Amino acid sequence: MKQVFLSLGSNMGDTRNNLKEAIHRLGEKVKIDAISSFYQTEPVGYVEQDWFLNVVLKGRTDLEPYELLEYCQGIEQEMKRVKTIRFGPRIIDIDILLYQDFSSTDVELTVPHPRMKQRAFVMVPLYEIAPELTICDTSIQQIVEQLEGEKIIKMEEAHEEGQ
Ligand SMILES: Nc1ncnc2c1ncn2[C@@H]1O[C@H](COP(=O)(O)OP(=O)(O)OP(=O)(O)O)[C@@H](O)[C@H]1O
Ligand SMILES: Nc1nc2c(c(=O)[nH]1)N=C(CO)CN2
Repeated sequence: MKQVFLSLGSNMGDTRNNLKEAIHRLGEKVKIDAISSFYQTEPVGYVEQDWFLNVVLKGRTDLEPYELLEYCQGIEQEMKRVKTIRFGPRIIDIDILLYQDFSSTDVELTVPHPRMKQRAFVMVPLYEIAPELTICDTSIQQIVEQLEGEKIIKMEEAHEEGQ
C-alpha cells in the first residue's frame, strides 16, 4: 500500500456534512490513518465567496496515482460538484497532496500538489497530522513558519468518523 495525503475543501451547502460524506466515501478505497481537525478558512484565489471548511487526511491505498485521481474525481461528481469559476465555490474539492515518493508535473496530476506550500488551509492541517514530514527537502515546520497565508480557524469538535 502507498501512503497518501489528501486535502478536502467545501464552501457550499452543509460543509461539515460534505467533508464527512467525502471522507466516508474515500474510506472505501483508502485506509484512513489520520484526520486533521476541521478548519474554517478564508477563501484563497477567488475571494468573493464564502469561507471554506478544510481538512487533510493521511491514508494508505492500493490505487495507483491516476486511479486515485479518478476515484477522487468520481466522488466529486457523485456529490454533484458543478465546475464554475477557477478557485470558485464548490460542494467538495479533493486534491492529492502527496503520494508516497511519486512525483509528476503532468497538468492532469501534479504531485506534490503545485500550490500546497503557499496555502495555510493545506499546510496547517497537514502539519497537525504529520509534523515530521519533509516536502521537497524542506521541513513542514519551516514551511508553516514562513507562511503568510489566509486566516484560518481551527474547529475544536472531534469528528465521529475515523477517530
Ligand atoms: N494533485 C492533484 N490533485 C487533484 N487534481 C489535480 C492534481 N494535479 C492536477 N490536478 C488536475 O487539476 C484539475 C482541476 O482540478 P480542480 O477543478 O479541483 O482545481 P481547483 O480545485 O480549482 O484548483 P486547485 O487544484 O488549485 O485546488 C483536475 O482536472 C485534475 O486533473
Ligand atoms: N480557503 C480555501 N480557499 C480555496 C480552497 C479551499 O479549499 N480553501 N480551494 C480552492 C480550490 O481551488 C480555492 N480557494
